[in-house]
Amino acid sequence: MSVRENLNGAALDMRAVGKRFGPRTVLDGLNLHVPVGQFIAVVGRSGCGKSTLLRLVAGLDKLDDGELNRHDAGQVRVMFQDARLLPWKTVLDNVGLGLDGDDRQDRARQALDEVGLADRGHEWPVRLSGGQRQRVALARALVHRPRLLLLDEPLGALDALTRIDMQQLIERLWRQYRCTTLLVTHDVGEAVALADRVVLIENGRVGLDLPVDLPRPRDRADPRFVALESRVLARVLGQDTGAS
Ligand SMILES: Nc1ncnc2c1ncn2[C@@H]1O[C@H](COP(=O)(O)OP(=O)(O)OP(=O)(O)O)[C@@H](O)[C@H]1O
Repeated sequence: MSVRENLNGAALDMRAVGKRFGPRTVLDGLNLHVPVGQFIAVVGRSGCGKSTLLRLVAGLDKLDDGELNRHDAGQVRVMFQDARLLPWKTVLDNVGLGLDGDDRQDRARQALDEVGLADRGHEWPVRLSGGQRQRVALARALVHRPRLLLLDEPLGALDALTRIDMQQLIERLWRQYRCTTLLVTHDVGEAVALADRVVLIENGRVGLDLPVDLPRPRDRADPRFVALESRVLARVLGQDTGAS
């Protein structure tokens, strides 16, 4: 088992990765290769190991078997379902956390502007809505210009309309920065709307790896969108008949 930083052009390369918690095998022989700049959505049944996969990639947990190649930890940023902002720091200081240099305030301000919160930098996080807090968390991740962005169900706690706004924001910023992105989501529609590839985790490995070759921004009413969404959903629910 090893984590290395020799990527040969890929952003992430996982080979025969295994992960156990005590007697429970969560990931078993998982292979995943992600070219630089791709947007991958990771879906699957609750408990299938999506967050475990992300934690391994983030370096927050250790693999038991196999090999994982990725950028060094400083070039990887993670965003979770809860924004995890420091309540005793202003919004701007939360975004600027960990930045060095005289221009750190300017960079934090620019990042806040990019997520549509230029005028809220002086506020305490508690004064923001859940959606706004997630925008701040996104700004805090992007201000470092990561090469790999890991999103663990970042929109899971938001209402449907805020969620769609945030999906549009994530897509816009991804198109702007082209930073390789892994999004864990329960929402198959969200996966098909945002990702270049939808990867389904099943029995500890990649059970389905489906390219989404549709123009952006995606039209959810497009019959090709609906067909892809149904196909993934059927597979998640274990009802795939094998027909494509
Ligand atoms: N630190 C841990 N110790 C023990 N078991 C763990 C630990 N982390 C995860 N697990 C177990 O590993 C399995 C996969 O968990 P994981 O959180 O990766 O699933 P998931 O697909 O992200 O689930 P969900 O969609 O419900 O968030 C679960 O059975 C979980 O209980």
